[in-house]
Amino acid sequence: MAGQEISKDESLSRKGYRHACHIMIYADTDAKLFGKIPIKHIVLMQMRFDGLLGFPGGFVKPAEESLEAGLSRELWEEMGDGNVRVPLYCLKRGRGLSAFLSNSFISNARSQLIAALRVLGLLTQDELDAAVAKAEMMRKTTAH
Ligand SMILES: O=c1[nH]cnc2c1ncn2[C@H]1C[C@H](O)[C@@H](COP(=O)(O)OP(=O)(O)O)O1
Repeated sequence: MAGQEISKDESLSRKGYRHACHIMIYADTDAKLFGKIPIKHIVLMQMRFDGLLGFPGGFVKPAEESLEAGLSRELWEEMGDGNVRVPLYCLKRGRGLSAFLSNSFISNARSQLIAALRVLGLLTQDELDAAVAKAEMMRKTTAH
């Protein structure tokens, strides 16, 4: 069912599905954009072959390998390809995180990113709400 979160065990017990693992790699930083805007955290995503943004990873084979081994194999194949740093700051006219969130993402990668930023405490709920609201406005004004 769309939008429903299930446990790892339940997902593995369901028949007839393929399984994919993706990872969000991030680190804290003291670096500043233009020497003045704190970057705070470096969060990596990827610009995929199909022009959509997503996390590094891919399909795994739980019958043949652990999820970690499958994810590791995918990372060896993919890392370095199309790495994109997620801007967590907000600049004038919505540039930064809002502009980033107004891009197109694969599957539920956009909501995974927003949830991860909240759960890991990299941004506050208020900061996320403001960025998401601005991104929605930007998407509407650029939609055809
Ligand atoms: O970042 C993601 N978050 C959630 N689902 C994703 C993400 N990236 C891809 N996907 C979905 C789309 C596909 O159905 C599968 C596997 O995609 P992909 O990463 O392209 O895997 P392969 O390289 O083809 O193994 O997961």
